[in-house]
Amino acid sequence: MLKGLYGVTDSHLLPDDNSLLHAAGQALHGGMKVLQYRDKSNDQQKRLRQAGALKVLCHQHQAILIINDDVELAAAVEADGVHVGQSDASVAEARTRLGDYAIIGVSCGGSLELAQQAVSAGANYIAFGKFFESKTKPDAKTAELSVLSQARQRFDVPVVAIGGITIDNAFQITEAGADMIAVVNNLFATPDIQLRARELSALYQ
Ligand SMILES: Cc1ncc(COP(=O)(O)OP(=O)(O)O)c(N)n1
Ligand SMILES: Cc1nc(C(=O)O)sc1CCOP(=O)(O)O
Repeated sequence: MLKGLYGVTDSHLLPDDNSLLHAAGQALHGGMKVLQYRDKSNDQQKRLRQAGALKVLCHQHQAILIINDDVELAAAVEADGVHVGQSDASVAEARTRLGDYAIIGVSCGGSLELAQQAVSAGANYIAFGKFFESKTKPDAKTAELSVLSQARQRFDVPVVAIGGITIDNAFQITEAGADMIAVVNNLFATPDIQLRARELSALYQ
């Protein structure tokens, strides 16, 4: 089962190509296993260029690139997969477009029922959150830590945790059974991204 650090980029934090690629490179050197390209802008040219460059970089490090929300962008850059929320494309739609080998992750909030639906539809991982106050997405609903251990026992796909995870609270998440910790701010807004990636990855060694 895939385990470790799952970095999520944020277009406000890493607005240009240089900052994005530098930050991603540092996190990959620090041991990040999965990178999600999360860009909320409408600049399609920029999104295509950045996602394509990230794919090359991730594959140089034997890491996985996931595209947030946008199945067509994932197809265009031949990313490893896509992450969809409850109001995005369905797992079935993403699977039809991206094929059998694509990695499809689904946001389940704090709900085991949504997780069951996602797994039954063929999701390759399920994500729960938020667990702590999040600077990136302050309005996300809070999930109970216990959902992680319950999901770990019930499902055979990796359980990903997201939302306010930092180097100081991440052990609560790993102890609860999450296979991957998904982090934006505490990874990409730190002065030494490579060191932070190494510290967060060490929780799985
Ligand atoms: C790993 C992971 N988990 C949850 C989310 C949230 O996805 P979504 O519900 O689609 O919300 P936005 O990211 O689009 O704001 C995620 N991106 N990654
Ligand atoms: C993108 C996202 N989704 C969440 C959810 O709960 O579904 S929380 C979140 C933001 C995570 O960023 P940070 O690590 O800075 O808190």
